[in-house]
Amino acid sequence: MALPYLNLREMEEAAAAVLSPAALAYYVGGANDEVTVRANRDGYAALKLRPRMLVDVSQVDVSTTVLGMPLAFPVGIAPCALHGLVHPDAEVATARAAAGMGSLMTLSTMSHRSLEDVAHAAPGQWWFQLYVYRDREVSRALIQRAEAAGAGALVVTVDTPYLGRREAIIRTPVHIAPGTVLPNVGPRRAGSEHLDDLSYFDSLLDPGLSWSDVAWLRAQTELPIVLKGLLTAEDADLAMQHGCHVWVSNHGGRQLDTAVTALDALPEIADAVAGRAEIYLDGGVMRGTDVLKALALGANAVFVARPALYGLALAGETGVRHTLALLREELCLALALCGRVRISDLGPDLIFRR
Ligand SMILES: Cc1cc2nc3c(=O)[nH]c(=O)nc-3n(C[C@H](O)[C@H](O)[C@H](O)COP(=O)(O)O)c2cc1C
Ligand SMILES: CCCCC(=O)C(=O)O
Repeated sequence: MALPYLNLREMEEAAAAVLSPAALAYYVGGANDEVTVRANRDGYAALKLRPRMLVDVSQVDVSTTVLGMPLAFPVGIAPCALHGLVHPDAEVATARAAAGMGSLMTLSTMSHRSLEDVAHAAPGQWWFQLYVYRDREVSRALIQRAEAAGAGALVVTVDTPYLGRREAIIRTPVHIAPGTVLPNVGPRRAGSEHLDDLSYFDSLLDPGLSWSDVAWLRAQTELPIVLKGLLTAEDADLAMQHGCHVWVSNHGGRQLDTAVTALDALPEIADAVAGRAEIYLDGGVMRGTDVLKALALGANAVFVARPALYGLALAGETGVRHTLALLREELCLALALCGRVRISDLGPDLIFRR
């Protein structure tokens, strides 16, 4: 099925028309005044490219690797809770789309489908995102399941000691249907039989999480660990000291409003990391040129969250494929128009500085 959307913005508009008000509030919304939600996108437009001419670009190659895993192009899907709010195949459809395109999905802890189902749908092409629970035994069991099922990495989200204040979902809360089982969420505590809304998840998260827990996590698994939500060179340094890779993100503006954007934080982090670990980035990526800019400034790959959910809402697996295909095609064209042939040609000289 060919979908009519020419770009991710058109997909976003179309999805807004089909999502329930609560799902829309949950997906689109950010924290407080949503300054950071807007800044994430605006930051890309503000960077200007320095294209080179008269380079033979009759063949471009956008393939790469992340943690040794081959990717057809340097774009993956960031972890998002609750894909089942918009499509019955939920994370299985998203994972299939990503794997089918030579990309990868990061499965959220807060998923409708089990990590084993996703492993079956996308063997070798998925990572597992971990929210560390107050109950470390539940977290330890999840890590063991993820490792046994063949996750390529453990992505530990570290910017969410508490959920940010998302006013759109305070006004229009997400209600999770009674009887819904979320297979990675662990046993319910007494008095929490109903997964009514997100406050239940919030209560599972451990605000006491600290670097000593990262050392504990590092000892629990052989999997590569990626810390998601870092925004400073200082924390990137600590991540490396703990044997971890770095995912630069402000959580799509959903946590700390007015936090620095991942794109702005990237240069200091790339300097601190200096090639000793891999660096990923998310937040506001909507165009192939956005991908190009993040890679030029030092990211090994970028991830998209909302655009994948819009694809899922519009057309299930086909819709997620459409999201990824648009980004891949735009990236190939942008690379060629910049006079670059492959991903390894990208560096800071691509970005104009006044
Ligand atoms: C609906 C929704 C659910 C999310 N759920 C998770 C999650 O479960 N775990 C996580 O680490 N990040 C989660 N995120 C954050 C994304 O992984 C990502 O950091 C952020 O959305 C930025 O990407 P985007 O601008 O492409 O949406 C979620 C984001 C959205 C929009
Ligand atoms: C407690 C669920 C959190 C999911 C999440 O990370 C988000 O909505 O941004």
